[in-house]
Amino acid sequence: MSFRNSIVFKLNSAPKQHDKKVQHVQKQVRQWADSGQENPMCTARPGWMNVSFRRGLYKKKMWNIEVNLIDILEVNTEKSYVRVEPLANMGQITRFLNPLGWTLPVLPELDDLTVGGLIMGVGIETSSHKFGLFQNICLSFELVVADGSVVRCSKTENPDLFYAVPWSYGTLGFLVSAEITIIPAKKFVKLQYSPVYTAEDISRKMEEETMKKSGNEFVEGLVYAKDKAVIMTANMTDEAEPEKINSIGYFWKPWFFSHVEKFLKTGPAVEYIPLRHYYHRHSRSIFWQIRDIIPFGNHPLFRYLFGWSVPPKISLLKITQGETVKILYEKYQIIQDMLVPLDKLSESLGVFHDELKMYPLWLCPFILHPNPGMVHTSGDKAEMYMDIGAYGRPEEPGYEFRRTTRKLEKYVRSVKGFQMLYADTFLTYDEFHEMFDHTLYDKMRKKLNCSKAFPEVYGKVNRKVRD
Ligand SMILES: NC(=O)C1=CN([C@@H]2O[C@H](COP(=O)(O)OP(=O)(O)OC[C@H]3O[C@@H](n4cnc5c(N)ncnc54)[C@H](OP(=O)(O)O)[C@@H]3O)[C@@H](O)[C@H]2O)C=CC1
Ligand SMILES: CC(C)=CCC[C@@H](C)[C@H]1CC[C@H]2C3=C(CC[C@]12C)[C@@]1(C)CC[C@H](O)C[C@@H]1CC3
Repeated sequence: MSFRNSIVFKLNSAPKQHDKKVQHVQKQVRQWADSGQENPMCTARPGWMNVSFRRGLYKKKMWNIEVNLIDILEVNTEKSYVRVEPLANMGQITRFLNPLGWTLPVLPELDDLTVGGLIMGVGIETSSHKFGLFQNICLSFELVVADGSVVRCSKTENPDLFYAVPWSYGTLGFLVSAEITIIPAKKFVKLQYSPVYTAEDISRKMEEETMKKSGNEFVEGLVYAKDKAVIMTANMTDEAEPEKINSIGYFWKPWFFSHVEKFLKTGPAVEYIPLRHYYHRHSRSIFWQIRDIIPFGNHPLFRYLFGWSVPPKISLLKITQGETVKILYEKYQIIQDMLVPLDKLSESLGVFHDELKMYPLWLCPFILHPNPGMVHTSGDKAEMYMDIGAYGRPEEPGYEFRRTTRKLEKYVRSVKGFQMLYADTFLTYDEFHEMFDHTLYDKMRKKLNCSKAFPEVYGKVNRKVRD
């Protein structure tokens, strides 16, 4: 099944009864148009139509909707993959695929994250303990390389390039398309919130749920204090108990991390979350960063009146932050994701507590494979790792941006962990090479003559070199 680049719907025209899919998309599009929310997949232009009614003639508003599918090149349900352009973002993909009954096995949670950024950098989500990182669900890439030619790579075709691409941050070529595995989607996730109240229980429960033989489809932890966390496990389902359905994604709903914190007081609970609402649960509050941007944003009055305007576009915040905001962010904030072996979780949480005293922390387990490339296990077996995400204002009095980041980096290296490179890194050239295996990357840089066209990855991501 493949799609044209765009479909134009006239929403007041009678839906074609035979085409359930078109009807479904029509219904969704009508809801988006009526909600007045921005939708990157479609442009809605209001028009007026004369309608004759018993009392006379009146004009009825109708929508001409153009659904833009330009970033999604092909959906192949027989072979279970979707072929996309790198600018397709997660919000577009779920909006498009989920109503068709399909989804990506790993769906990073912020709407604006792009396929290109997640492949060239790294992508992770709460299903990563099962499916691995975003790169692990990719089947092939097409790149424009240094000599201007287009090269396709997969596990069987140019495999060296295929394995060298993730974590290369655009320094081997420009990604122009990717084929990504899709799996069947269900309507809801059944989400179990389990509060825990001791430091030992946080790591014990996280490890237990991650490694469970019966298998949770999604596992996530939000740590609210040294000894308090809510561990969330979830599975997709088509059946839901109606009184337990919670559509957390609506703009008037409380921020997700605040909603979850409530369960520390009320105890364990189960909710059914519509699938797309679950995927993008951290989008509206940008995890918890929105607290520092709009401190009163979770007040019900603000949510009901202005919630629709949140979140501001991250890309807009990035380009509009002036030098002063940047300096203030550096002085008072830390944004880091550190990937550590699962069996070091308890120790790592202790280190994060000593260095930052900052909560919530995000916990997201993932399976790391021994395949070639920049990031892999040290042995020949897959190993379970944990992403510890720290986004916010540390309260540790001794916190100092550079010194503390260096300490965390040192600890992470000591446990054979990795630092996500979208964040500031202060690793020296040697430390960087110790953390990230450059064997295949260097080979591909040489083979593809990259040095004349692209900087080295260290130069591109490292703070000291960039400044
Ligand atoms: N849950 C998760 O996994 C989350 C992940 N992130 C991080 O955010 C990043 C994704 O954000 P996003 O805004 O989408 O990406 P960015 O635009 O920040 O791009 C990330 C990197 O990928 C490179 N890149 C992007 N597209 C291409 C392409 N088509 N060809 C070659 N290189 C490319 C960029 O190069 P250049 O700078 O030259 O454009 C940049 O180095 C990821 O790296 C990820 O680690 C953030 C939040 C959540
Ligand atoms: C889940 C994973 C792996 C990472 C999540 C990281 C995000 C929380 C951050 C990635 C880029 C960050 C930026 C900001 C907030 C936190 C992130 C979205 C800002 C919007 C904060 C306000 C500044 O003025 C601009 C920042 C841009 C980057």
